[in-house]
Amino acid sequence: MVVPIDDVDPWSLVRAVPSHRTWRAWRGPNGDFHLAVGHAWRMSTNGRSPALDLSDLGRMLKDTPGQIATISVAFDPKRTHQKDQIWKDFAPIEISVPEVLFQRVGGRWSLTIVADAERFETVERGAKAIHQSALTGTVPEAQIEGQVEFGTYRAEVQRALEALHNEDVSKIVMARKAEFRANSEIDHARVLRRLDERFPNCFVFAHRAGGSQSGPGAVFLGASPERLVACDSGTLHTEALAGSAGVGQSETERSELANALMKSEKDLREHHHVVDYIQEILGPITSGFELGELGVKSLKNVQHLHTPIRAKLKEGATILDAVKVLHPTSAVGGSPRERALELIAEIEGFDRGWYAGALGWMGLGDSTDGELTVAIRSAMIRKNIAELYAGAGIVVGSDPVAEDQETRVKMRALLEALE
Ligand SMILES: C=C(O[C@H]1C=CC=C(C(=O)O)[C@@H]1O)C(=O)O
Repeated sequence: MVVPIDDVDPWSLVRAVPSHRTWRAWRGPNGDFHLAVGHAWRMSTNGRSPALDLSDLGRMLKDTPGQIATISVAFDPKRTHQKDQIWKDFAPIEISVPEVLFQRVGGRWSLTIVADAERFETVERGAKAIHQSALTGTVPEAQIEGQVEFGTYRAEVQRALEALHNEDVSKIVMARKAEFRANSEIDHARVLRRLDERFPNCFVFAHRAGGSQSGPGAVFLGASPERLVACDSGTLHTEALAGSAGVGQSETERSELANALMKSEKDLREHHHVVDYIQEILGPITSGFELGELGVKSLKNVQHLHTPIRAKLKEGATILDAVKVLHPTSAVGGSPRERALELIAEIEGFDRGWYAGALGWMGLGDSTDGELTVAIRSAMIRKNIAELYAGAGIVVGSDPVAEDQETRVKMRALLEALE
């Protein structure tokens, strides 16, 4: 059942979901928003069961009732969830058709409910209560204070550089984790509202898992500039995003840094690795590969080299086929992919979990559309603690001090939204 509903503030809606329920929220750069609550249908791996085949699932899901399915794939589903308890409620792969779906598409709000006859009334009542409470509720503005602990990074970059010299790898993306400890509980809706305002051209995403009657579960959230893939009436859109620079103190400095980035040999080399890799990997499922113009994607705190890419999805292929081949891209893993993933697991002292994973949605029924982001610039929030993640592409010539700085700058976006 799909019904139009009154316009509502998306983050008040997120805040109004009862604390024992799981939800997934998404705001795309085009302004479309969805909040998916609960599961009418769910498929997930727990890390021990054999990997789900995304291609098979894509085809199976076509006949499932509902508007969309939400998709969540950890950075490295085969290896994740071994070191950190923090990811225990976030399955390495999860695909879900929500029981309740609030959507704002092209500025119009609607509510979709997928439930069998027995549950329908209860679910509908719950959905209307969320909407009603959001219409009258507010998201708090109060600032919070806290301390951040960045942890080590330069030694890990050094180890990656040694591997680049000694082995047959040309790029490894090294990530770090920082801990922000606030003096009071962190309000996820407030953080999301701030990310939404500060990063209009990014994907803002959040997922709450593992809630129970005794308290809410952790929330994984972020604002990512990177689109993994979008499908729009059979056309596949993706992009290469790698190679970074700061923004300086003024508009002039911002454009000087962007110009220098367009000429930086190290950054161009890193960027071209990503472009080549995407072209090679998309071959079997697409035709008519087209590279857009290389440019700079300029965000509030950082700028990146950016190349848009377009291709035609071959007959019968779905967005999940594209996720299967593209993820994890060399902008977050490295190249060659498998060896880079092994080295990341060896060198980084933590589980990436869903950081740098693939998060998004796909249309059901006749729709072949969908979109996923690469979940970078993200954090896991539980009570008053936020674990923040950021990484940088390491290639021959990378400087550990500069990479340390770059990852701190990337984390600033979230820190500013948290405080
Ligand atoms: C891995 C991250 O960024 C990637 C995306 C864009 C630019 C990157 C870079 O310049 O290193 C990274 O490859 C991150 O932000 O955690």
